[in-house]
Amino acid sequence: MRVCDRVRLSRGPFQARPSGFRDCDQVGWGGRGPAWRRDGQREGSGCALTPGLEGRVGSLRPFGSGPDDPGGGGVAVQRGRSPRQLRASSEVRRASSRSGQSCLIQAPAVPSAGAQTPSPWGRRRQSRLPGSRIADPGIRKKPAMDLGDRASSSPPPNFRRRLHFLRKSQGAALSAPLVGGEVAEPVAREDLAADPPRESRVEVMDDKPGPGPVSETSEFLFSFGVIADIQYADLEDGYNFQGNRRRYYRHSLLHLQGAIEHWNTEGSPPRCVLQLGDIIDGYNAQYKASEKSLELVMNTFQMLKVPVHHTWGNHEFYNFSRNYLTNSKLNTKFLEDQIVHHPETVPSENYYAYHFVPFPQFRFILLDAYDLSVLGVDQSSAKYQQCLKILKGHNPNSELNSPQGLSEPQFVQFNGGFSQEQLNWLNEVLTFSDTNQEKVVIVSHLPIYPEASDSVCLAWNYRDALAVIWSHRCVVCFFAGHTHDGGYSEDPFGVHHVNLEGVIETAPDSQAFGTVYVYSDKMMLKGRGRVPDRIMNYKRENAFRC
Ligand SMILES: Nc1ccn([C@@H]2O[C@H](COP(=O)(O)OP(=O)(O)OC[C@H](O)CO)[C@@H](O)[C@H]2O)c(=O)n1
Repeated sequence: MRVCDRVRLSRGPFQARPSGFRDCDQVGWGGRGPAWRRDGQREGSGCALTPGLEGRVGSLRPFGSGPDDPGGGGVAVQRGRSPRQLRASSEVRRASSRSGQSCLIQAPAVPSAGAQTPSPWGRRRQSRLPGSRIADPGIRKKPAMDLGDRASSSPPPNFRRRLHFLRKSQGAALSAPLVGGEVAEPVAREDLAADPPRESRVEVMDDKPGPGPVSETSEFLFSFGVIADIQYADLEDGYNFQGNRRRYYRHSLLHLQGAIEHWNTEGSPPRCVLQLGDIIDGYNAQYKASEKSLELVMNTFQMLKVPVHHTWGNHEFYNFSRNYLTNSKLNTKFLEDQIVHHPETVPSENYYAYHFVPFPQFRFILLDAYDLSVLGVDQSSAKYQQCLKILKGHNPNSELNSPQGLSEPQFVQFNGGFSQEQLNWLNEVLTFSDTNQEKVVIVSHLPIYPEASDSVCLAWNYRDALAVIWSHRCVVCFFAGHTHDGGYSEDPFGVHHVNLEGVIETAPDSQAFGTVYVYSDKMMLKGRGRVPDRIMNYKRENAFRC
């Protein structure tokens, strides 16, 4: 076997963005997964990807479903792509080598979510805490619902929960340092509400260091709002499962109102707002308040003067079935933009995903991270059985919400994954965007990049989503929620991963939302309250130089 042009980065710490990719037909990565040889065989272990599906990228068997697939993790892409796909995509994906032989390249290893150390998630609270007595300036006072194990007026032990990305000891682990995270330089203060950062101006932020001057060549184009994990419930304050983060169930609606008022009064209104999922808390279901709470939050969103795109998270499925959501106001697929003469870019009805163009040459893609999930699915359905098999294949715990002892801690019941069908569709849309030199923003409830998250709060098959995204040059950033603590990292291909701080765990005297100002050469997230500012430059071209 001859393996040519391999950039092997998977067995050691990440050192630098790879360069010199040449003549290759495959992109894969390390992690614990295998590399592809040119004879189509894998070396290494744990790959979930299947080569050779015509016209498909990143074709995979469901995790652990194949006889030779221990469900370990690493993924490789992508044999058998159509000529059109190959033409339209970046140089790194050219089909044939100069020598006429296909050859292998291995992209930067994906940081693994796996942890060899015990997970703090294993800590269950031992005792039930007393009911809350905290006065909340929320919508109204009402006897609290019984929050059971999670409600408390007593502050929990103040231990840190923030899970850092944990390195694996056996080769998989790479731990790419945070290459991005360009938190802006401190500058003077000024309220941006009246006017976005314009070119050639020293801009100032209202509540934290801002992104600083915008260059002469940087042209402001448009903006959009982002908000995550509102998780409203008409409940007294409580705590998260670990008992270390306070949850402000009622106040979350006031936070939303504040965000909407802000967006409505921006001098240059945002084109749209992206709601990143978990709009109401699962406790609503327990108290049969799901519809009422959703109505209250949706009525609040009615005040917004621009369109809102709703993503679905785990708490949507605690409250509603997928069928209900499809027919609800949380389905904003009617806002999609279709691409004429490109039927391959039309999403299937089997998942909740679509794309739209808020501004010429900028395409936004909303993904369904619970496309593969045991949540919201009829337990008698084949899909439920399939998803349960995947989950149990990676999580032997009797409590499927517990990541205790898992090498892939993201395989918990409150996470989900992307079907191959959805990933194929994503690949088609990104292929179109590459061809048409569009910039792409992707949103999903679940994060997909471990460096920007903790090791648990990731999509089951986050590697597969990354494989597709990394095989295109058009993606600028990926917005997600779910983690509540927030996070950011720029991956080795220059994609900015932003996990937004959750509204639900934001104290009444703070805020948690942001506005992204889009320029000709960058996007600038102006965070409010505990959401940090970020500068996200477009620099993907460099990552694909062959
Ligand atoms: N180890 C765990 C963790 C959670 N659960 C249960 O799973 C459900 C979802 O948990 P919850 O914390 O409410 O989920 P969020 O989406 O709000 O937050 C995600 C991350 O936690 C943020 O850091 C719920 O029923 C929990 O009780 C569990 O059983 N075991």
